[in-house]
Amino acid sequence: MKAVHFGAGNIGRGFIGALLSYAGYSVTFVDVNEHVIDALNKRGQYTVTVAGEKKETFEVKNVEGIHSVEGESAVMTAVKQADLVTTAVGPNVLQHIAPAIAKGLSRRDSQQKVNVIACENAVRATSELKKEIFASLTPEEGEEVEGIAGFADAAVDRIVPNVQSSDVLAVTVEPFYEWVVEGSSLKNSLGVDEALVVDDLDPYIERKLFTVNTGHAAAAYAGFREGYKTIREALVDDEIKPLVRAALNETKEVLIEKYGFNMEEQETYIDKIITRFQNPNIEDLVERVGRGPIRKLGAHERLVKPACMLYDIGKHPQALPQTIFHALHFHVQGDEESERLQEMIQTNGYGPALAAVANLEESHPLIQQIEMLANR
Ligand SMILES: NC(=O)c1ccc[n+]([C@@H]2O[C@H](COP(=O)([O-])OP(=O)(O)OC[C@H]3O[C@@H](n4cnc5c(N)ncnc54)[C@H](O)[C@@H]3O)[C@@H](O)[C@H]2O)c1
Ligand SMILES: O=P(O)(O)OC[C@@H](O)[C@@H](O)[C@H](O)[C@H](O)CO
Repeated sequence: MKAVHFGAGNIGRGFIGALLSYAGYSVTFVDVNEHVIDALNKRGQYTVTVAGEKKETFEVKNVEGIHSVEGESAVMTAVKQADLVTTAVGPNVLQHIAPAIAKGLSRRDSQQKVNVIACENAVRATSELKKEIFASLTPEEGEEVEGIAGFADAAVDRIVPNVQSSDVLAVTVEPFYEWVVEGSSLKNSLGVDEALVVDDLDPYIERKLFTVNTGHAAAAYAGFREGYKTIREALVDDEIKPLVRAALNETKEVLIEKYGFNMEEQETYIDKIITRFQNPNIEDLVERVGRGPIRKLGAHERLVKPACMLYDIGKHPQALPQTIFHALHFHVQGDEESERLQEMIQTNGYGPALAAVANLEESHPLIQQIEMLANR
């Protein structure tokens, strides 16, 4: 079985690539980072460190790389021959890789089926990728591709921090992992025992995004403002850990209301996630977890969406708006979104800047609450 995976970064190497290789796939990584691609081709394998109570390492074998720009025709050939195409490049990059995937898919043998799965932190990222792919195809090509390619949405959960190492391929992961894939869209069997194949992804992806990622963001943005370097350090703070829990109690209400999750189960899920954030064997920087604040403050994202859902049912969230206000202070040199956000705030103020990135009217109660926090 052949897989092509776009994005040989943390989650690409540390989770999806490793899982696929273990399941028997040969994995071709496609990335813009030539150092990573050269190292993959030179060594054909890399080491993953699992940071549990005991550190364990294992080798991921049967891997190679293609540079996405220089190797454009090789990318097309790899996609043409693949049984599975996966991505972990970041939701905003999907539009840039879609044309290459489209070219490869449209040149396939019409009998040979393929699955395409975007493993990004976003609701229905594969569906977004599919739209971008089809925008590059003629109607005839689109019809052919529809017949052979299964576009399955997925939720992906494993904390994979940035590691400082002289080995460009080294990656450290937490022991926990979960890959949930919507089965109804698959065109053939995935062949990965560790994947949880479900009928309806919505409850899984929203529960993951609005618990793991909301809690993570709450710790990162409050931690950044207090000058902490890592998520674990932030969670030692007397005010930050209660804020994270309060934010997760607010999203818990939304999840129970929308999906009927059991209260106790959700509380156990929250406890487990906070324990994962505090893993003493992982050094996860607030800068990584807070990266891309404009994306994270989007209307369908981990902070604004659950807050708006609460207002919609007549509730008045406090911890989510507080976290959103912290997010509006996130400013890291080199994080282009954080720099752009600060410029918007300087020009227009907190409320209008949030209204613009979250696509809300300035009269929305969330914007009013942010204005109140700003004027305190
Ligand atoms: N790290 C985690 O803990 C984690 C966990 C779950 C989900 N995710 C999601 O996985 C995705 C990737 O996150 P990550 O942490 O691995 O980020 P990362 O920055 O470590 O990896 C992204 C990779 O994509 C590559 N890339 C960028 N543009 C590209 C292009 N045009 N073509 C090919 N490759 C390109 C980058 O060079 C990089 O190697 C994101 O959507 C993230 O939300 C991350
Ligand atoms: O990847 P992002 O930028 O959407 O979010 C940062 C972290 O919250 C995220 O990478 C988590 O580590 C991951 O989602 C855990 O499964």
